[in-house]
Amino acid sequence: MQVLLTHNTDWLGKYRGSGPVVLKPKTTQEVSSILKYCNDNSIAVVPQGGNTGLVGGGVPVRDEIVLSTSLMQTIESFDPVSGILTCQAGCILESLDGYLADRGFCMPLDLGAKGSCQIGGNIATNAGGIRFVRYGSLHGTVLGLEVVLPDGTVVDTISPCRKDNTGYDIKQLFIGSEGTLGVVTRASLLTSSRASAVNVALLGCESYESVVELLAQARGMLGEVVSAVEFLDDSCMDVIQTNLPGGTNPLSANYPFYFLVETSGSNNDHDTEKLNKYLESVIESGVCVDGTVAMDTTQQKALWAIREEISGALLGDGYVYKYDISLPVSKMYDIVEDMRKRCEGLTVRVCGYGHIGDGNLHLNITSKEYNPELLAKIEPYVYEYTAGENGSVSAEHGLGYMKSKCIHYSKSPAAVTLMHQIKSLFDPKGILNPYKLLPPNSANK
Ligand SMILES: O=C(O)CC[C@@H](O)C(=O)O
Ligand SMILES: [Zn+2]
Repeated sequence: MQVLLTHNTDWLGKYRGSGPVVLKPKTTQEVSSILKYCNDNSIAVVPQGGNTGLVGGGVPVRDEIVLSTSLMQTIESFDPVSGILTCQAGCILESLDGYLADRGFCMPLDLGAKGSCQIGGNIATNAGGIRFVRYGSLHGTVLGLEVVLPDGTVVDTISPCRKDNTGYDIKQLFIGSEGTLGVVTRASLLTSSRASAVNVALLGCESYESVVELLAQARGMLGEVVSAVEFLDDSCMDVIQTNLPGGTNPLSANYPFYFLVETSGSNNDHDTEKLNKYLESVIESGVCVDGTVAMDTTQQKALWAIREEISGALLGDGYVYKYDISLPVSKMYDIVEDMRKRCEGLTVRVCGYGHIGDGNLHLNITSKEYNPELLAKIEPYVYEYTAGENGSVSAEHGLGYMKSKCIHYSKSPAAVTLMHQIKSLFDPKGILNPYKLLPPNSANK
């Protein structure tokens, strides 16, 4: 029973279905047989990877069966000349990166949940993460996919080649489709040479304007060696210090904002010189008021942990309302300040952090327990605000169940209609991951 409960409940403990069965196929053929049977018998199916999603996309809403890819963990091939890796969907992201590290390469994707998320789930949600700023989205680094359609048909676009301009690029439709069009069973990805020189610095600053300036100067002065740029506010540092056992601020004092910059390259002297010049410049101009540079990989991991563990540490406050939005970088923090005023007296904290290099804000609001009055203050306001800035209501986490009715804030009616048509074409009986990504299809009926 515990196994069923685990597969029916999302990582946040916010969404819980009552799927009566969890199936764990090992091969594409088994996935195909399962889907064909379910399609023939109109049984709804939720594809599930590592179940680390944040929008309730990977767990049943009602009694859908769970199709877990967790036993599909074979790394099939790696070409050290082209850097192309081919593997099954259930491979854990961190294991793939470890496999590549032994061969001098790295995954083009890295995120806090790397220890349990699976590459098939990453692809299905088009996960972003901290290396997006360097390697771009999975739409560029996934070279081929093998996908099983709801009727059991296997569509194989796996290729050992980087370039392929033959016809419609079908695989793109499955990247970010959140398991609503087909089940990803295998993938080939373009990996990158692993950097031999990595530097990580955490800087403190007095204002959000300074954070934006630190980003602009990092782009200008560090250029091609920048591999990650992240930010967090004082409330995030506080949650690390308060809720995380042993969580400390490595700087000499607390500041309103923190900026984390990582460089990765192949020549340590070159990168260090660039980083030092950058640090001198931002300290001299007063944009940065304090900072620390990690001296070894242990210290680098400790600096990264501050950023990566915010999400988990926030759970210690009680209930978390999560928003993952794209906004113009210079105005990105306004909504955090706005929400603080709007929700005054109802929250434990309102904090902002995220992938500043990608214009992606994680606005997280916490309260001791779930409070509908607070939720009504946040939604739909936060979505309307984002739409008003032409932003995206889901920058990297997907729409899942949480935002399945919110797509119109970021996509036009014509685009949504087309999406419904694509869904009907691939999944005419609607058995795959129902209630997710798209709102009910009334417009086309
Ligand atoms: O929990 C969140 O809101 C963000 C999680 C993740 O995307 C991150 O960047 O840490
Ligand atoms: Zn993120």
